[in-house]
Amino acid sequence: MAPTLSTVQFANPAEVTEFVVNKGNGVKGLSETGIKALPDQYIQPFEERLINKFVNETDEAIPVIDMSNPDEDKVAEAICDAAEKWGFFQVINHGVPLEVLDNVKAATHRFFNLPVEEKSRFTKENSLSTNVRFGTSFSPRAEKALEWKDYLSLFFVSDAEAQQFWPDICRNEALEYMNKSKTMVRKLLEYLGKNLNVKELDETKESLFMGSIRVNLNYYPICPNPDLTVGVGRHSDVSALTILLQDQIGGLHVRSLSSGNWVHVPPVPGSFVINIGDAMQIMSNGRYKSVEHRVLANGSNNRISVPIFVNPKPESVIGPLPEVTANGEEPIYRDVVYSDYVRYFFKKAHDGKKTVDFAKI
Ligand SMILES: COc1cc(/C=C/C(=O)SCCNC(=O)CCNC(=O)[C@H](O)C(C)(C)COP(=O)(O)OP(=O)(O)OC[C@H]2O[C@@H](n3cnc4c(N)ncnc43)[C@H](O)[C@@H]2OP(=O)(O)O)ccc1O
Ligand SMILES: O=C(O)CCC(=O)C(=O)O
Ligand SMILES: [Fe+2]
Repeated sequence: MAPTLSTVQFANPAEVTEFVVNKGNGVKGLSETGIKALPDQYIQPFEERLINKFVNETDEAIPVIDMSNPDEDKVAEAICDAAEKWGFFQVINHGVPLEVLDNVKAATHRFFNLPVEEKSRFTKENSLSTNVRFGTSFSPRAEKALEWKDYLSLFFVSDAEAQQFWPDICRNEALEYMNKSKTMVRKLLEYLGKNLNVKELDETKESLFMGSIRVNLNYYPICPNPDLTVGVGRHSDVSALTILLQDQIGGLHVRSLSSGNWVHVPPVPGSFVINIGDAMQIMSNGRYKSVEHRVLANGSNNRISVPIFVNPKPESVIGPLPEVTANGEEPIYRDVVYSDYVRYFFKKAHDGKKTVDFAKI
């Protein structure tokens, strides 16, 4: 059981950090103490909180694409068009069984409902594998203001590794979710590749586009002053492609490339939210866009989401694809080792689209 208000008192911000970050209670534990005011270290700078000013003032919406007939040309066209103009879209009738999605959502709730002693077995300090990490916020040691989110991050190496090290309570559901999504992921990458003159998803291209996979389980508990903080700050993903399952609560916002407005991504039952990541932006030489997005904190509901980050292999060298520059197009990115890129992303706080500067020429 989480400690309650009567048993937990915080004399100063350092005690909050100790409780949330170091003791592994997370913001879920903090929320469940019944805390009435947002601790100071979660208060975001004013400009990061101005989201409502630019939300819902337009009719803009990210495309929702029906994949019932995935071999129709118009499906491929809609996907590539959305990847260029929005960097984000939702897919419905994608072929991943709804039961698999329900199971991984239930498993996410089961994991975060574990007692702190159980979840803490998977913190960076305690985890028996570097590929399994339970944490809070994004990069607490680098952040001036913390984010109102806990997560479990599962980097897939092999079935045997997952059997040994992933938490029992969600392992099979997370693996099933990852495996059953692969056909859809391959289809999406085939479309995106063809439009870049990549003829087929052969072994080399598969390794570049989907050579490593990370599944995160995200938990955003009820927040006492949601207007003062964020669930996740402005960032783009460092993946090639992210596929995200969200529950019915809402709160994800995407920056429109055409207007600069923040546009809400409404939950569509049974759908996936798909977004282009930095690695794909780099490999497409900027044709496909990895777009800033953020998550609002919520004052009345707990929320979960389950992204699958589809990435190059850590040791891959990524840069504009030869198929893209063959026609004489100037590369705007240099070649970088993917794990160097990801390490750079993780060592700083969320900062919008700045990570991609690491690879700019
Ligand atoms: C968590 O909230 C997030 C996450 C995101 C993620 C968006 C993505 O697109 S994730 C996809 C990233 N790609 C991959 O994971 C594939 C390639 N992986 C690698 O190359 C390596 O595994 C590595 C990520 C580079 C880590 O390598 P290594 O140097 O061996 O490992 P560490 O020393 O443990 O990590 C370095 C540094 O990064 C921090 N970190 C590592 N993994 C995570 C993680 N899963 N979540 C959060 N932070 C992580 C770690 O804390 C280390 O820093 P220290 O200061 O602790 O030393 C988007 C938005 C979010 O809010
Ligand atoms: O929870 C969400 O809706 C988005 C989370 C996200 O952007 C991420 O984990 O990279
Ligand atoms: Fe993201």
